[in-house]
Amino acid sequence: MSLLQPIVAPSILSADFANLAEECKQVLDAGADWLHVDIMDGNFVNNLTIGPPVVKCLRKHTLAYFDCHLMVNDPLKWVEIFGSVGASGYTFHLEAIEPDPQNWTRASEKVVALCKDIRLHGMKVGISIKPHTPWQALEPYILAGCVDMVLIMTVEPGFGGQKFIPETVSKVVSLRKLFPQLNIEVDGGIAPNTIEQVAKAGANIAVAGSAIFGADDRKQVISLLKQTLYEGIHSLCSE
Ligand SMILES: O=C(CO)[C@@H](O)[C@H](O)COP(=O)(O)O
Ligand SMILES: [Fe+2]
Repeated sequence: MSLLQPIVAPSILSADFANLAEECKQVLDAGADWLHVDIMDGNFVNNLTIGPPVVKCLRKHTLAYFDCHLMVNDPLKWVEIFGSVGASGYTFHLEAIEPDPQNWTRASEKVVALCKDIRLHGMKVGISIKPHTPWQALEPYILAGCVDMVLIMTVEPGFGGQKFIPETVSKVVSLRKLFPQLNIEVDGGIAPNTIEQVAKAGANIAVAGSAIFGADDRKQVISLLKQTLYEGIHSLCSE
């Protein structure tokens, strides 16, 4: 019996920002489990999005899980403020703290300290990797029990609406083989035509921005993504 839950997290980056609270309510009413909040600082990635004031305002409208994805150069700097405005999960990029691939085989003290700080501020810990970072870079932190979730980017971080990179799927397969109960999230280009491959590979959490907010029937897309994740979890359990 698996403890893994299928989770669909619409990325609000593709929502109508002028109508954000209503957009969030609509996808939650349509069956979304989490809201994925992309925070970009214009340095780690070449784009600027939203920050703590928006999270704080949204928190007044919903008790939903805010899955915050920090695409920032200095993730240590923002832990306290995101904890205080109501973020539920704080996922940072390993490359922002440990940019040197030579160091990816052992646990970095800085990363471990950041993970502890996130928990101290009441949030769940996620570590994300870009498409060119090997999955093995995450292993020391999973083994040390530092993370609640890993996020495998299936596009280069920075923008919504990009094309899914199929070469990233093998990382999900490798992680799932080693860690049957790990929460594995995928993000970027996830849509009805790509969900099956990530679900079969072992992802149980799917972020989707343009595929959900751009759909005529958002409820139908959310149910399809969730059902496919569910089937993936159960097919892996029965192997
Ligand atoms: O983190 C990111 C992009 O950097 C994502 O969360 C995107 O916002 C997902 O959008 P789609 O690819 O699903 O449109
Ligand atoms: Fe994201």
